[in-house]
Amino acid sequence: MKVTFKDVTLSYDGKIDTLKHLNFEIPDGSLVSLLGPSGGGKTTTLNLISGLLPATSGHIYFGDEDVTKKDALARKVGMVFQNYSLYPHLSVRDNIAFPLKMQHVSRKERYAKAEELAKLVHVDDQLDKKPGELSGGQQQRVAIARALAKSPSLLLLDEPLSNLDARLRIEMRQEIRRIQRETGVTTIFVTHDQDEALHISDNIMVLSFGKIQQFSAPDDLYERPSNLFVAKFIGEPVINTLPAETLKADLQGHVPDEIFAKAVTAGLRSEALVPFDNGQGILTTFHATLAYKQKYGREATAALNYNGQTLLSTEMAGLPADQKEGDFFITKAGFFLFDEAGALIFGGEAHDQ
Ligand SMILES: Nc1ncnc2c1ncn2[C@@H]1O[C@H](COP(=O)(O)OP(=O)(O)OP(=O)(O)O)[C@@H](O)[C@H]1O
Repeated sequence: MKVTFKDVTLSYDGKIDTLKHLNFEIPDGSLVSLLGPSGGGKTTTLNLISGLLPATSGHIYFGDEDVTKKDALARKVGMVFQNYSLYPHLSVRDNIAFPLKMQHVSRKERYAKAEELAKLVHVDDQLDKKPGELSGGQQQRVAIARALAKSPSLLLLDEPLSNLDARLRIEMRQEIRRIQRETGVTTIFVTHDQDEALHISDNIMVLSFGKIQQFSAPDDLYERPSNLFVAKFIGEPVINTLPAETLKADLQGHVPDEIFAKAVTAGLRSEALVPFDNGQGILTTFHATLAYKQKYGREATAALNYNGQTLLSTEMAGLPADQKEGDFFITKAGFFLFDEAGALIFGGEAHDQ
């Protein structure tokens, strides 16, 4: 089911807008993550989609139907929460079948559906157990199966993996992707973990300060951040930022003057600072001294002092150990300029190899 928001605003208290004029379209059959810092508006957006919260203004559509005034039950969404919310006294079979029991579906039919869903989420050998006898990952599988029991229009997952340990999180995020592909149900997933969002999603909506900072494919967020917030939020290590003015001499002739005149902040990914022309498309060269270099296995991080700024590079492994300064290169990919408002004004285009 396609989901469309048209100019949706939400205010909890009638004074401050927590979500401000959201406009977006989630394509039918896709998996979209809502990603952003705490308090950015992820859960609020999810609750507007489910109908648990009414929009203050604007319109919400499921397909072509305006569901703005419809409650959660009428929207027929399946929800999965961080704490699973399974019924402890019911078996796995009865937990999965529970929503169908509420709809007075016959026992035979609902158990058949429960078994089919248990197979889909790989808990078909646990059907007679109680939730307390299952691991966290298995409980989350049961919660997903239960949410799918009513053949929902959408599957909404609110931080479903945050109670799991690191290994299980990776396993379960792959599982969610698999289950989503197999069922084709449009799925919306809230997380504050960028790694999770980047691995699982067709598209990612970055929400901060109640606004959509960017809504695009995972690679685009990293390679073409639409503003300084997204450039700093996505990527590890955090992108180097420095006043654009610091780079003026080295950018002259490489960035159009009229663009540079508006540039306030430069962003340089750590892999965009390289010791040699690596054939990846060089933007310019710069002279810097080496503050330190640390090696971890095959990787190395170096800090370069450049015009009073410190720049982190992850590409200096091949540099001779005794080299203390030199002329280095900035690649076109991973170099950005932002204006006073933080909007991207240079970089991020598809670069020639
Ligand atoms: N029931 C509520 N009443 C009033 N304000 C609320 C309510 N729920 C959330 N807020 C506020 O709305 C803003 C957005 O909250 P929301 O929970 O949507 O953010 P989030 O991105 O999901 O954060 P987190 O990652 O911490 O869950 C926050 O400033 C929060 O304090």
